[in-house]
Formats: sequence, structure tokens, C-alpha cells
Amino acid sequence: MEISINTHTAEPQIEVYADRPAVTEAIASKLLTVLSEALVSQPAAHVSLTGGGAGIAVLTAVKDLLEHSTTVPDWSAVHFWWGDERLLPRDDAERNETQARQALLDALVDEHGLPEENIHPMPTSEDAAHPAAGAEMYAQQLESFAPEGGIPGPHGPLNMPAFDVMLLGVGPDGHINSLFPGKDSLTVVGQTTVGEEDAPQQLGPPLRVTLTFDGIHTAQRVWTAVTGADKAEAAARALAAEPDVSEVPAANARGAQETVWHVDRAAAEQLPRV
Ligand SMILES: O=C(O)[C@H](O)[C@@H](O)[C@H](O)[C@H](O)COP(=O)(O)O
Repeated sequence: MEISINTHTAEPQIEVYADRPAVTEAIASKLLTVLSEALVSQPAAHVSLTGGGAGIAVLTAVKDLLEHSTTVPDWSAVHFWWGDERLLPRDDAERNETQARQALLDALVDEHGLPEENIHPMPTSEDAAHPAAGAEMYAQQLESFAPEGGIPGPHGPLNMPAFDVMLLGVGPDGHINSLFPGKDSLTVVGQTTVGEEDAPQQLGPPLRVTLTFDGIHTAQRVWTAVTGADKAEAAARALAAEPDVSEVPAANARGAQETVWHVDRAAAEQLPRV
């Protein structure tokens, strides 16, 4: 199964920072700016969140920045979605939703005017009996925020909101969201979400819901947060010339208008173009 990069998306730009705090502060600051600017000409802005250490650290950095930043979006017009989730009970500590609420979203709701209904978590194990059902439920939620006619994608229009920013972490094996090397989910086209029954054991709970590559590629901006020496090989493989996406899904972490890899020095160690 060889999968190529979707070349109708933006070539990756690489930004190297000293360490994880520098990566997460930079992303947090850009996020506040991009959302504020988007809301000048749009009624709403949509952000897709991710899990993992770096993804959650970005949210903590946003919360820290709120204390002294003068560039702050109108949170009542910002919607938060997820790129992947574990099919676990509501409030389970391993859910990306639970971690994101603790890191940032609870504070935005309690103190900064984010309406609870603007938070769009992926289904829990109470909501959906299995990942395929959860994926279908989330596809319907996404569809209810789709612009008329959907968003153009390489395999036809997709019914989902246009994400202004999609945050992604990258696993040491090169996965993004819950798109893991060698899995059938990588070949799914023309739909926004897919279920994963068998995430690699060492990466936590096996039952997942994830956006597809097509779903990721509709995002205007895709920003990765990649830190630590254990990510150096995955980053180098993803950013090498002509990678096989089925072996390193992160090679296809690309946005419609902008793709930025935010890496710290340790993760950049093996990059060909830095
Ligand atoms: O649900 C998840 O686990 C994530 O969405 C996953 O794709 C994560 O972003 C990577 O595994 C990187 O995680 P780290 O930043 O912890 O390495």
C-alpha cells in the first residue's frame, strides 16, 4: 500500500525553536493572532485540537498567554473541535477532551466568554458502541457546521467547517491524530472521519476516532508541534523527499494554504533541510 502526499496542499515550512516551551509559546501566540485576524472578516473561527504532550502543552501556553496578551480573539465566535479521540467514558483522564478542558477550555468558558456549545468533543464510549459509530456521529456534527456545498477536497467536497487552524502532534512512529502507519484508515478518501479499532498497544487505548487525511487537508493552516529527541527520526522521515505516507503518516500533515512544522532543536537534529 503506497500512499502519496496530497500535492494540492501547502509545502511544509520548518521553524526551529530552542525547546518545547519555545515551540508552544510561539504556536500559542500565533493562534491568538490568527484567530483575532480571521474574526475581522468571518463570523466564526474553527480550530482542531490534538492530544499528546505537545498538543496539550500548546493549550497550557495559550492559557498562560491570556494573562498578558493584548491580542485576544472574541472567544464567543471560536469553535473547538478535535482531530482524534480515544473512545473512553466521559471525563476519562486519557481523553484528549478531558485534558484540553483542564489545560484551557474550562478557563475559556468560566472566564473568557467561550460558550460551552462551541466545544465539539468527539463521542465518548457512552455515546458510541464502537469507533465506526463514533466516526459517523462526528461526521454528522462536522456536517452541521459545513458551508453550503461543502469544502473542496481532492476526492470531492467534504461537509465540515473550514478549520482556520489544525494543531497536530507527531508520534515517534510518525503518526498524526489517530492515523497510524500501515493502517487501513490511511486509505480512506472522500469522508471526514474514520474509526480505528486497533491503535498500537504502546500508544494507549486501542479504540479511536480520527479525522481522515482528506479531512486534515481541508484545514487552511496545519501546524505541527514536535519536540524531543525521540521525534527526530520521525520528523526527518516525514520531511524527506518522496516519503511513503503509509509508513510515515506525518508526511501528509499538510494544510490547504499553510503547513508549518514547529520543532525544537532536539527534534530537528536529523532534518535534511535545516
Ligand atoms: O490522541 C493523541 O494521542 C494525539 O492526537 C496524537 O496524535 C499525538 O499528538 C501524538 O501521539 C504526539 O504526542 P506527543 O506530543 O505526546 O508526543
